[in-house]
Amino acid sequence: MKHRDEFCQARRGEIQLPHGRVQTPVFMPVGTQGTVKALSHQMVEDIGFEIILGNTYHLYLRPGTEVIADFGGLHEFSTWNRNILTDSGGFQVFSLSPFRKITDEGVQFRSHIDGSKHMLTPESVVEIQRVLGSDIQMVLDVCTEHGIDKKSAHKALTTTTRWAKRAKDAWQQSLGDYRGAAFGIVQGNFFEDLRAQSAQELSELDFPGYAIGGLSVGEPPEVFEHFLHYTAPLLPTGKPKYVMGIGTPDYILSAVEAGIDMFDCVFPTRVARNGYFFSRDGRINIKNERYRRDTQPIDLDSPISMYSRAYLRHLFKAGEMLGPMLATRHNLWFLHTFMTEIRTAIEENRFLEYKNTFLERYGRGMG
Ligand SMILES: CCCSCc1cc(N)cc2c(=O)[nH]c(N)nc12
Repeated sequence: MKHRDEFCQARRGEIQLPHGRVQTPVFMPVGTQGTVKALSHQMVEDIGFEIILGNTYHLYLRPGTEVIADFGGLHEFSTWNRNILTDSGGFQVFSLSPFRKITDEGVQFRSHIDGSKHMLTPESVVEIQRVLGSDIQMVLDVCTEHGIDKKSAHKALTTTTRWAKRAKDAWQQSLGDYRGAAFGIVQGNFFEDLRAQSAQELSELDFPGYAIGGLSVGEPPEVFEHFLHYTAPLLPTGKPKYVMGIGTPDYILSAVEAGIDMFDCVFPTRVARNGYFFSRDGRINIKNERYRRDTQPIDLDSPISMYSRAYLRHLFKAGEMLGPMLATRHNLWFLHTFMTEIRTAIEENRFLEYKNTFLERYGRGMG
């Protein structure tokens, strides 16, 4: 179902995956090491999430693919029985590994844990994600930073396309008992012609779904907005569209308007561990003195509404583990509720009204 306004591409959808259906647009919490930090999987399921993220790089290094294989995959190992999307590992190599080298074959790197040498290739990453049992696996790509030169961006794009072809073949050969989807990742940095080239080359490979990579890598908000809205319509319309690494209400609303179906980000859970609570009036830094004797909850509808802001502030000031646990539960509830409201607004053809009303209050807030 698509929103009527001529420029608005917001759409409702449903993705059928091996571990059940996923309603879209959807925000996907990140569970890097087989857990959404500070919450049990049961708590994440109780909030209502149908899919979470895992991370090939981290799980490959620790506990190791063979350990997870012993259990039959990440679902059985972690007891999460809904869908899992796993990132391919390339992005994490560039953001975590103290040494890495890109070759035609793949990416060589040293573990950030013990310095041991490793190599990820398009084929090995497909195999690792098959063993994990990923319901959606991301192919190995080369994500580049904001500000690099066009020649470097083009080299990364062409490597990404070559690797995507190899990954598609390996993924098709992996199918059997394993029924997970593989998504291509569009790169091209912040050059329109390179974005168009990457989208065209990957579209020809006919993946089940597509991600826009290389955004939310430190670029200014207006640059993010431009390249999100430039790239989104270049992706195949009839397949899921995923923007990697966004998880704030303003960015999500903009991406939904551009026709994006899926989002992920560590931001909501990471800031929760530092005492930042999402609210309809903006983000609340609970450590602020103004909440020291505040008897009100963060939000009357929140699953943590039985706790006052004063008590939550105390937990963070005292370094109590319960603080991050409650803040994470609240922020994920907030985002899940937010996405449910977005889906309903699209169904009722009032998404733009919802977006403007939400941002007017959220941006005006104290948070
Ligand atoms: C578990 C984390 C998933 S999203 C990580 C991520 C985040 C951002 N911002 C960009 C990219 C990208 O371009 N490629 C890949 N594989 N991943 C990216």
